[in-house]
Formats: sequence, structure tokens, C-alpha cells
Amino acid sequence: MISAWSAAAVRAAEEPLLAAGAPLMERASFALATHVLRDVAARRGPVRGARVVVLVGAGNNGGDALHAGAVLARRGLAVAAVLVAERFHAPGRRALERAGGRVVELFAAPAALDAVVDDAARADVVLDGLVGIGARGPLRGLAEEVVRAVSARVARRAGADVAAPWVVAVDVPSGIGVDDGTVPGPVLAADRTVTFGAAKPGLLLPPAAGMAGEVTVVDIGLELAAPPAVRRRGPADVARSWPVPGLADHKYTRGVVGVVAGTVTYPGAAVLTTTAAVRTGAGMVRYRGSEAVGRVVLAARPEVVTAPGRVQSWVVGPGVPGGPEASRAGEDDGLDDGQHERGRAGLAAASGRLAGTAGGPVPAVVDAGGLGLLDGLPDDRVPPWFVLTPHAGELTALLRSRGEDVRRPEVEAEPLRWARRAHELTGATVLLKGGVTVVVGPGVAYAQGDGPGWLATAGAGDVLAGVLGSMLAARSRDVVEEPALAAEVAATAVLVHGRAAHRANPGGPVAALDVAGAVPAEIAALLTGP
Ligand SMILES: NC(=O)C1=CN([C@@H]2O[C@H](COP(=O)(O)OP(=O)(O)OC[C@H]3O[C@@H](n4cnc5c(N)ncnc54)[C@H](O)[C@@H]3O)[C@@H](O)[C@H]2O)[C@@H](O)CC1
Ligand SMILES: Nc1ncnc2c1ncn2[C@@H]1O[C@H](COP(=O)(O)OP(=O)(O)O)[C@@H](O)[C@H]1O
Ligand SMILES: [K+]
Repeated sequence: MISAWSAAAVRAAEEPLLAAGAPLMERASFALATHVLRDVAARRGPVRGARVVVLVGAGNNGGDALHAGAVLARRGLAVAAVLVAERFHAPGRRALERAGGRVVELFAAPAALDAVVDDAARADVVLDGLVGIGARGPLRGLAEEVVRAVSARVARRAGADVAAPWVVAVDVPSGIGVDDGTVPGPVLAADRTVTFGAAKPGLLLPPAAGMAGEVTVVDIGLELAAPPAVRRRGPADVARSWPVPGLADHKYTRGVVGVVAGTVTYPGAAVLTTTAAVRTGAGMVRYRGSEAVGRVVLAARPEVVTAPGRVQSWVVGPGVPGGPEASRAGEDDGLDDGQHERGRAGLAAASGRLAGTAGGPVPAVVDAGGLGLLDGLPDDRVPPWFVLTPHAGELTALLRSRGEDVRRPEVEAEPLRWARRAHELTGATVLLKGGVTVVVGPGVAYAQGDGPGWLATAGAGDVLAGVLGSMLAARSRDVVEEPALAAEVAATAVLVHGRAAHRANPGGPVAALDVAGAVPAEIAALLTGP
């Protein structure tokens, strides 16, 4: 797991150490230089003579970069530091110059910008030390100009298939929203971010996470007591919490997933969701949608049962028409097949608030058309063991149906903020799908970036709903009892789903059903370790 803390939390953890004279900057800059050397050696072979351009801002982030530059210069790399502000870390500059590094005072001669951009574009490595956790808003002044120009040149070189420099961000890519993952202005996309003390939320959260490259966390001795602001589950976290069946288990202890998905016009979603639930190891999958769709499901998956009976988690809505806006407007396009009524019944049972509901509350995955059914439930709010799984468009519609004047681009610009808002408004755990998927539950947030871009294909969301339904059924009682657990299970489901997509066809396109097909082997690999 990667855990990320806010800039304020990291600063608070640094304070006592700095007061005690701990050499935090030395630790940070030495580790930074070590990672740069390793990357240069891997990409280029000899490190001597490699050209490094260091972009240096006014604060300690620039100090880290200058000190790292000094270490690199002592190892024989050709280092040029570009100062964008009149104020700079003076000891860092002295160290770099003593080590043989060159300094360009861009702030004193802005006309040198073109030459600087030229140098950076041709360098082996660009170190981005313009701003770190002290950043306020989008980059300004010369920092902004340099980043805009270098980004454009690097993109052009990459487009023309000319070697582009390896970009290493110091602590964070300069200009990202460190705490919220926003990208309010130009940012130089990094290949690697070497971050100090702990990861920062913006390195995990979309859209800024897309600018960070590979994130390397360097231990500089900080102790962070408060719970992290954002977490990311990793492969090593899966085995610890996966309910591997034992000799005493039977299909009901393993979990029964009840599915209401698909319609006669769109039966595929039902096949994808039930297949994924079966493939993830459900004790049983009970298809409770329409009879006609049930026949299609059975033809594809003979393991599925269509008779009524006990259910330990519900999956409601994949491939069922009518998201939040449609249902509010009372639209019924005639494709519903009675699925809305069945879906509502499943959700009402899962909420545990219906008198006489057998078996008590169970977790529920509410996807696509199921999201429109939330308004029809007896209560305005649903419990945290309901996991809503919208993409950005569906989340926008859900928020608007609850009175938020928000548009899709705003949701995409600040996914954590809006997923959190939906959690506040509904009470549910909210899983906002995307290239990086954000999950928000009571007091917890996860950002999972596990799948390839190829996963953005029709039906992939139906597969995720099935994977998640199966995982929730297996831990049904725990999830209902521990409010934050649904989010953890949901984040793990995103991890399994994304990794299964890589496994289905490494490096190339994947079809949704093939992702479901790759799930068993992926789970086996996660459980048995590397
Ligand atoms: N406190 C410490 O001793 C340690 C700090 N570390 C480094 O120090 C960094 C934090 O240093 P600082 O607090 O000095 O802050 P930063 O270096 O992140 O930046 C602050 C300075 O950048 C300028 N600035 C802020 N926002 C800007 C914008 N939008 N556009 C252009 N310029 C802007 C301002 O002049 C401000 O003084 C961390 O990110 C990390 O790299 C590490 O060395 C670990 C130890
Ligand atoms: N750029 C991307 N990179 C990786 N995964 C993505 C990307 N875009 C979307 N995804 C994932 O693909 C799936 C798409 O789901 P969804 O939008 O519900 O499609 P559908 O409704 O057709 O199944 C989600 O799991 C989402 O997280
Ligand atoms: K930086």
C-alpha cells in the first residue's frame, strides 16, 4: 500500500526533526541523486558525461534539486542549474558550483529562455525542482514559462521519435495541486517522482497522478501519526485480506451474489457481470433479472442459478437503462424489462431497512441504471455498505439529481472532491471509475491506477461490478459491520480488475469478457506472491 499525507501533515512531521537538527535535506537530495544515477545507468549505461538540467525554484524544493545536482556533478555528470527566481537556496548553489556544476541565472536574463529550453530538451535528464509542497496555485512567472516551453519541446521530440529527456520531479511535479490532485496550470510531466518522507495525495489522485510517472517514496525519518489522506492498495495487500476458502467452507459461507443486470435489448451486461462474479470465486451467482435475459445468462454460464433464495451481496444495474437523470424525469424507454422493480427490491433488501426482509442487510453494488433507483428507496440515504460505481458522467448526473450544480468537466478536474460530495449526500461508498479510480468511504479515500488504457472498453465496468459483488459477498457480514471496509474491498476489486486486464493481453487491447477470464489466474498470482 502507498499512503499519502497532506502537505501540512508532512510539514508538521518535519518540524520536530528539523528543530532537532536532523539533516533532512541531505537525506532527501542524496536519495534523489541516487535514483537519478540508477535511472541514467539503466537508460544510458555510463553515467559520466550525461547531461542534466536542473530547474530550480525559490524554496527548499530548489534546494533539494541543487544539492542533488552537486552529488551528480561529483559523479562526473554535466550539470546545469537554471535559477528562475532571484531568491534561491544559497547553500545548494554553493554546493553545486563547488562540485563543478554550472549555474544559469535565468531570472537576471530572461532572454536566455530559448537557450535554456534547448538545453533541457537535449539533456539526458531534467530535474524539476521549481516548487514542492510550498506551491500556491498554478505556476507563475518564469517557472510557468519554463515549464510551458520545455513541455512543448519535450512533447515535440517524443512525437518526432527523437530521444526525449528523462524527467524526474523533485518531491512532486511542480504546479500540481499537492493535496487535491488538480492540475491548475502547466506541469512538466515526469517519468519518475522522487518524493520525500511520504507520498502526497496529488501523486495518487487523478488528474495529477498522470503527471507523476513512477512514484518513489524516500524515507527521511518522518513519523506520520494521523491516518493518511489517500491510500493506494498494492498487490502485496491482497493476500492478507482475501478470504481463501478452507475445508469447513461451503457455497453459502463463500458468498452468494444476487445480480440484476441487462435487458432483452442489452443482455450482454448480464453475461459479463455474472461471468465476472463466477470467475472471482463466488460461492454462487444468482441471476435475479428478467426470465428472458436469464436464459441468455444460463447459456453462457451454466454455473448461474436463477431461482430465488438467499443472497449475501447484490449487484444492481449493469446494462439496465435509466441513470439518475432519466429516472428523475420519469423516463422509461421501454427496455426496462421489469428490471427496475427487481433492482429496487434487491436494494431495499440490501439496505436492511425493510421490515420482514429475510437475512438482514447485505452489501450492494449499485451501477449504471441502478443509480437511478436510489431515489426510489424508502430512505434518502443509503448505508456505506452500498458501493455506487459511476463513471464521471453518471456521477455528474447523480450529483445534479441531488441539487449540485456541477458539470462533467468539473468532476473530471476534481474527482476526489466530487466523489466525496456524493458520499456525503448519499451515505454510500462511492467508486468513481476512470483511468485512476477514486473510492471514498467513511473517513477513507483510495486512488487506484492499476489497469491499462485498453480497459476503457464497453463492458469493462460490468465486469468490475461482478468482481466487486463477488468480493463483497465473501465478506458480507464484515462489510456491513465495519463502515470503512466496503471502500477497502472496492479498492482491492479495482486492483484485481485492472491487473486482470494487463494479464488478459499484456501491452495490447482487451475485450471485457477476456478481463473476466483473466481474473482467476490473477487472483492466484496475487495469493501465491511473486
Ligand atoms: N523542510 C525541509 O527541510 C525539507 C523540505 N524538503 C523540500 O522542501 C520543499 C518545500 O520547501 P518550501 O517550503 O521552501 O517550498 P517550495 O520549495 O515548495 O516552494 C516555495 C516557494 O516557491 C515559490 N512559489 C510558490 N508557489 C509558486 C507558484 N505557483 N509559482 C511559482 N512559484 C511559486 C514561492 O516563492 C515560495 O517561496 C519540499 O517539497 C521538499 O522538496 C525536503 O528537503 C525535506 C526536508
Ligand atoms: N483510461 C483508462 N485507463 C484505464 N482504465 C480505464 C480508463 N478509462 C476507463 N477505465 C476503466 O474501464 C472501466 C470502464 O467502465 P464503464 O465506464 O462503466 O464502461 P461500461 O459501462 O461500458 O462497462 C472502468 O473500470 C474504468 O475504471
Ligand atoms: K518539484
